[in-house]
Amino acid sequence: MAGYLQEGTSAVRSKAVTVTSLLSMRAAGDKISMLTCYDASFAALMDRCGVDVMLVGDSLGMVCQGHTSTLPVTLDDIAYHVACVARGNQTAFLVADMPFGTYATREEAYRNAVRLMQAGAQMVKLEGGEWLADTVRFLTERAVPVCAHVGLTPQSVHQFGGFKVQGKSVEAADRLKADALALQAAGASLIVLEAIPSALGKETTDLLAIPTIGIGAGPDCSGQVLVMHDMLGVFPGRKARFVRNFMDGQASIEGAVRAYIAAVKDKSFPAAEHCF
Ligand SMILES: Nc1nc(=O)c2c([nH]1)NC[C@@H]1CN(c3ccc(C(=O)N[C@@H](CCC(=O)O)C(=O)O)cc3)CN21
Ligand SMILES: CC(C)C(=O)C(=O)O
Ligand SMILES: [Mg+2]
Repeated sequence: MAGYLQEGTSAVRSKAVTVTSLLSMRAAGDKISMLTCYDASFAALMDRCGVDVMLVGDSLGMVCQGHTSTLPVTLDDIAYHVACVARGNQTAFLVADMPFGTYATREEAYRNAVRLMQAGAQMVKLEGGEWLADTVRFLTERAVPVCAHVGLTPQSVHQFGGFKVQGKSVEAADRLKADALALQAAGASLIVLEAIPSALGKETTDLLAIPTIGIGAGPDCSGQVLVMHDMLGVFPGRKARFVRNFMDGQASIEGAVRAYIAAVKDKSFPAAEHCF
């Protein structure tokens, strides 16, 4: 797994993060730190800082490619960035987003997930609720670990009418909890909760046995994720409420990444101002 970028660096971890160690972290109450990552140099940096999970997110369509949504991102795009990140990473757990339109059927999902796993991903992430359960089972039965993603699922932006907070009504909250349970039962081993009320983030986390990773889902999730460009303050677009610029008070990118990890671990991030 080690690549040429590791020369002269010292890792904070001797053992690689796995799906098993993430489950142990949840059980122990140790918060999981996750960041998006899109290239080898940032992967090497995040790895030596001790980020637990790196996500090659389809947010790359917005932060790298300049699109206004994640919909134009292709499987080739994600596979390319996964290969780049995998070369720079040594010990973090590597998750890849399945792009819009690449998991409409379970067979198509499996074929496309295989490409991302062969590019170096250790898990794939899919957006959706109970309707995806058959697909999640099909993938996990075939040794493709799955991260589910519910709440504000950005690939549904045109169905939602914008990037809007989800799960606000009692019915929507009940629906989201039922979705999360169905996805866990189908074999998902991680789940991202995006832009939902903090109380729903806590209730969903308490209902599940698998770790929950929040982004605008309150402080009670098992871990937190942010888009790298947001936490470094370099994304020029509108800032979501859940974003904190960790470059504030730091002299280097490495300092900002270490500050983010520390704030997730000591539970000072997210604060009330980042929550819904
Ligand atoms: N740079 C970046 N950061 C992200 O977190 C991100 C991306 N890009 N691209 C893909 C999606 C899009 N995301 C977004 C984008 C905007 C909001 C946002 O502005 N939300 C409003 C909520 C509006 C409401 O009240 O319903 C907010 O105030 O935070 C949320 C998530 C999350 N993902
Ligand atoms: C924000 C995270 C969860 C994501 O899906 C992405 O970066 O694409
Ligand atoms: Mg995504």
